[in-house]
Amino acid sequence: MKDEGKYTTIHYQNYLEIDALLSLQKNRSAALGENAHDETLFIIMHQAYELWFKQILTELASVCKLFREERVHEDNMNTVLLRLKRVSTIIELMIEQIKVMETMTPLDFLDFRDYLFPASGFQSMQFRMIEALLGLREDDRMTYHGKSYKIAFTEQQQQQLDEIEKGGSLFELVEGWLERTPFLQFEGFDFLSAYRAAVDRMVAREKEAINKSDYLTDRMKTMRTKMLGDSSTYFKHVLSRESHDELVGSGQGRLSYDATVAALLINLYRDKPILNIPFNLLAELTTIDALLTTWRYRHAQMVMRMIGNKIGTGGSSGHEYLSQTAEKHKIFRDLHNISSLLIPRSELPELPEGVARSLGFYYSSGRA
Ligand code: HEM
Ligand SMILES: N[C@@H](CC(=O)c1ccccc1NC=O)C(=O)O
Repeated sequence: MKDEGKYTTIHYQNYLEIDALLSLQKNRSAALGENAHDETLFIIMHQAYELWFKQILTELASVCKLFREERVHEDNMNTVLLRLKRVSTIIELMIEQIKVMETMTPLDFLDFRDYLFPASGFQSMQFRMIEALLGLREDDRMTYHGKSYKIAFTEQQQQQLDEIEKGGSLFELVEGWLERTPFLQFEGFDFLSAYRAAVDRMVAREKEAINKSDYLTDRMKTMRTKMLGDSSTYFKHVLSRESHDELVGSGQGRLSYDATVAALLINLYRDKPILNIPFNLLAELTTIDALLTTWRYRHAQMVMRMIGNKIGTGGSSGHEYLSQTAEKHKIFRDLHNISSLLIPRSELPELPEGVARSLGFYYSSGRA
């Protein structure tokens, strides 16, 4: 029978291939000159990161696959959420792990740095795959001496990255899912008109608060009122498809109009039971983005501590390049921007009863 061997005994050492694993730390300093004590730490740190990258990629690939299976779509959402939570927990650990790297002093790093040239983190394929799978596109990246970041990789690896960038990243899958959300069509309820009125009420109240202030001078009041904006300034993009599309066309946004309105609705009405999971999903994506940004900053900060303003072994400007990637390589910026479109609960347009009922739990709808 095929199952017979299923429960044969196995030893820890064999199951986890410990011998193979522990044979992989080979100090170049020892091979080419004098062994540098801290190089072992340097190698283990990177190998541990690559293992976590592998786990993150496993989770992201499975999440993308679940998003593509339209038939059982909604049933998959909880699994998607749990796996994305796992990704953010791993990134939290990756951030913490930088501390261990920082137990190496800059002088100790110099004992073996020369042996590393011209290798660098630029050449981590798994890191690039994580970025691409989340949705970072070539055009959104910092340029590397005017050349593509892909030049660090073999032709086959470049094709792999091209494939991901062509479509099917998590960003695009989430965008498609948002566009298909059924509650975009509220029967007989014009959400956007009600929202516009609510925005104007909110802004009017904020203006009143500014003008009534005992602490602000008249000049400050005028300035703040001007800066405040209203439904004819930055809110106007979500109120008009044309205006939103112009913004996207000029590269100031990426998420489609329908997806943006859906994300706004999910955030505003997140307490309706049916929207709980969609809300948590969007929140998790912004968490992953923020954590990855924090990792980039922490890495850049560590680089400043280790090599100051020296150029990197990979040929970049080093710290300067890395700190710029932290701001530029954000992926779910549009989801963070939803916060600037929110209005207080007290201003929230009331949903017609039929809509409110269909967003509640089935068993509380009176139909059970
Ligand atoms: C002493 C410790 C480290 C130093 C001084 C350092 C330095 C640098 C520098 C200068 C760069 C820019 C590329 C270049 O010109 O060389 C870079 C990129 C990178 N490093 Fe490190 N690094 C360190 C540790 C790590 C660790 C532990 C990881 C974990 C995998 C890592 C991952 C990366 C990645 C993924 C990039 C590419 C970032 C991007 O292009 O967005 N580095 N590193
Ligand atoms: N780029 C670093 C060297 C370095 O950190 C590194 C070298 C080889 C393999 C991985 C590395 N880690 C991250 O960039 C430097 O310029 O010192």
